[in-house]
Amino acid sequence: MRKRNERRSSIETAFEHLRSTVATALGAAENEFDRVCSAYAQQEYAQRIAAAGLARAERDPSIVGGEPGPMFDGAMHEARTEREQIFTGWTGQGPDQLAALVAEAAPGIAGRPWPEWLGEPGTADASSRPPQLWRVGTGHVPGSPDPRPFPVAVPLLDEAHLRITSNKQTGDAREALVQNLVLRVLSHYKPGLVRVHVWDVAQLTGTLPGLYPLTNAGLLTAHDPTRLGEMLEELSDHIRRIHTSALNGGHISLRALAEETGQRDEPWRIAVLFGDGEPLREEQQQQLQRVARNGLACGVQLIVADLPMTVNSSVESVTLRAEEARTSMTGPEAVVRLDAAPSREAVTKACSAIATEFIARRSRVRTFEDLVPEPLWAQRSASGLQAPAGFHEGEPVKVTLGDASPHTLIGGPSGSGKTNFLYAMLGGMAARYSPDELELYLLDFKEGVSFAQFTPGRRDPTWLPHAQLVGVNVNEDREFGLALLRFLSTEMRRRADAAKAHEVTKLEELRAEDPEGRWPRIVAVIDEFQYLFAERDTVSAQATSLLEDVARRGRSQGIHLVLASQDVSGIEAFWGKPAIFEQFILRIALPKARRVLADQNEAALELPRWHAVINHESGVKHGNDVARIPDSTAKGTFDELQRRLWERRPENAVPPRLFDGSLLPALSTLPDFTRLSPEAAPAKALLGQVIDVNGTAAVVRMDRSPGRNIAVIGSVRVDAVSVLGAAALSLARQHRAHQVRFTLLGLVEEVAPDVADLAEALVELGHEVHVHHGVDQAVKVVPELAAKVDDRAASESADGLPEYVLCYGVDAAHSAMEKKDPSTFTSGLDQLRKLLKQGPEQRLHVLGWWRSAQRLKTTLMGPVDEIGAWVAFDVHGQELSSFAAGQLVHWSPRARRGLFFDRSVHAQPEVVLPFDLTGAPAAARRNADEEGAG
Ligand SMILES: Nc1ncnc2c1ncn2[C@@H]1O[C@H](COP(=O)(O)OP(=O)(O)OP(=O)(O)O)[C@@H](O)[C@H]1O
Repeated sequence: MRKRNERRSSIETAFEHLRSTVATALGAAENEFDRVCSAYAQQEYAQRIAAAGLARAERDPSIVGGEPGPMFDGAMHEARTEREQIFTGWTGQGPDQLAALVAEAAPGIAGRPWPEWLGEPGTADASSRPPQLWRVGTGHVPGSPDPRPFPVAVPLLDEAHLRITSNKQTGDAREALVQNLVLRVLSHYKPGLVRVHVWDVAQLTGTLPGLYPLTNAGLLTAHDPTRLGEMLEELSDHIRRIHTSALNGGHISLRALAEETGQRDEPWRIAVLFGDGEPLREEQQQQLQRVARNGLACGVQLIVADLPMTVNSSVESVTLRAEEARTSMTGPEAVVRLDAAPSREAVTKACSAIATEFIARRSRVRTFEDLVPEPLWAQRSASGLQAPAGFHEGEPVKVTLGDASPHTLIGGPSGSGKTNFLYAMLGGMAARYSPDELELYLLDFKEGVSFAQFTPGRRDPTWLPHAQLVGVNVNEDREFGLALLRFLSTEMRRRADAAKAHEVTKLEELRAEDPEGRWPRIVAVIDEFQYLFAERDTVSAQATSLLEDVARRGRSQGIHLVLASQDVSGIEAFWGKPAIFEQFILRIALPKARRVLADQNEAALELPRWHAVINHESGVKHGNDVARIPDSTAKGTFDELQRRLWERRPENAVPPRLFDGSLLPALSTLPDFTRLSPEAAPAKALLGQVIDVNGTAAVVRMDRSPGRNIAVIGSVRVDAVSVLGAAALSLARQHRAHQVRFTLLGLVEEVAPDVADLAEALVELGHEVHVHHGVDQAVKVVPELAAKVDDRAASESADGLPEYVLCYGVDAAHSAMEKKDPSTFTSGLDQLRKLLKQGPEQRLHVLGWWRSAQRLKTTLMGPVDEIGAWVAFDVHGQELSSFAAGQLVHWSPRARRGLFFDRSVHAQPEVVLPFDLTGAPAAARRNADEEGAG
């Protein structure tokens, strides 16, 4: 029994133990279950809080089904902790930082509340960088632990387009937003620098009514709802035009242009499109996308409301909901309260003020002074030249010479203002680019001296530092045009070689690779250039091929042609050679100009006086820019600018060379003459000046070799004595005193004073001079000289001094010299021929004047080799061919111009001007004295 009791007791104990163990386990499970339930409930709350937003849950816990208790509190606590973590960096400083950022990026009118500025027309220039942001309202982040407000702004002008999405309830807010933004921009800039286009699918007028006063001034255009295409076409045209004009120099955008050059005066165009949520037709959609894509670079800003479209350029968006807005700038979390709009009256008043100011600005007469920038010489010409030449509605209209429009053709009848236009254009450029950036070569084929003012004059000693060469009165000297084109062609090659050496192809790249090099752009102006092609002759032919070369290849080497003419229609070189004409992309037509613009473009016919059509698109209609050209030739205009530029000319600047066809070049000041000094071997005779860009002397080297004699052929005394005198004086300068001998034979009476003057000058230079007058003397002297040749040939001991025999009117002695000496059977002419033939090798040279080509032939009687060089004046080309190696010589004589040929250097004869010898003896003496003193 006892045993049984014991067993029972142990079983009961075991059960008890089991029961208690199970109870413990069950209790633990229940606790765990409760814990899991709580965690679950807290998670559930957390999820709902996350979905509804902590701020809302805090405001109204019932939204998330929240009941007071640890689970809800726990979830809220966790959400708050998490929020705090997320907002670290924002809390306490975020709103302030944003406010500071907006204050900086949206300065002044771009960011300040409208009561502070509305009604005051703006003052900012287009060239100043636009504000990066423009304020639209105030934002806050409802869910943040720091819900302080901050300003909200969007980027506009050059930065991004703006897309607005609204619904029926928010239509007014949409207009208010657009109006506020447009007003900010309009009021920031000087009136006129912002143009607004409005298109509303739903209404013709009534949209943005407060802005309507801008319409009369042309600052706002309301487009017909059915004509969106036209508006987009207008904007596209504008973009195209900006590319071919302002951006013609290779800049990618107006902003880049402004940053590099400090210049921007194209107005911005804000196009506002109000849609109704329906997409546009495919064609218009594409048009709009093109404008969106290319507009920002050209100052075209889109504000597109409720038009579904994909935009492939930078765009920000504002979405309007009942009371609030969201923007792409601030993200979906931030709520934006848009700024309130000013009253309709206030807007109307402000817009009237802008319009009035603009009309006043537009109608103010712009003068030459307005073409001149401050500061002067601030622009670089690496990518092109650009300057205003006139004004349209008070705003500058520019001309561009760059890679895209390398050359220009200017046309207009006599008196229409071509010269004035050139002054305006050159003034604008010379004021912007320093002489290291721009060089000018100016040639005027018109009778008159229109470019002479660029060179120092007696009354006005100033000159234009950019001008290298000025040619006036050259209508008779078409070769001067050739010389200029040849110079340009050579320069072009030099530049191309330099570019090649730097492994680049064009000037802009060369300048980048060789920043220390001096590579100015060259503008060559030829006024009345049709003269160059006036005859069907070799000059025209050569001019045509040179022009073709320069026009085609000058583009990339920074060489720009500006050709002006009163009648372009007759110029075969142009019409016969479209390849040349096509290079002249910039066309300037003055009133009534014919054929300068494209055939269908008759804008020039309707032009008022003192206006010009400036067209950078080869003259097609849509490239027309009409400008009024200010008077740029009156006193106090260009001359005043020239004085300012002259005063700041570089130290080493030299005045431009002036070639005046109505004057003869002065030997006394010619660098080739003043540079001559003794002991330069062989001595060189200067006979005249060739027609080239440098004003080089026509030179004959007096070597000790056969044929080194010089003939002057022609009947005119002044020309002959000039050539022989210049030759003698220049040779005299190259020998020390007593180291040369001159024999002067005056065979015709009329030269006696010239011979006497020359003799005196040579004596004063310390040289031995023998003067003989009359035929009788010649008959005696020539055989003596011939004998001297023999002596020198035979004997080493002869003095061997160089000796120049100047014989004036050789042919006058023909008959007297024909007589043969009965003892030797030789005549005076034979002796003369011997002198010519053998003299040069014995340093005896003849410089003779024959009064006709035929008479020279008579003297020589046979081969003409003894005359190695000649200058012919009033002699026709065909008479000269035997002296020019038998080739055809094209030459019609003209007053005071000679034809020069040196068989040792020339392929063809070239035109020379005889020298004016006034002052040359004195100059030679001065130099000799300096030598002596030295
Ligand atoms: N924009 C202007 N404003 C005022 N006067 C002007 C203007 N343009 C030209 N003139 C005046 O008109 C006259 C003729 O002008 P300009 O010499 O420039 O014409 P052009 O076409 O070069 O004529 P031509 O070929 O006969 O020389 C000049 O007296 C000039 O002062």
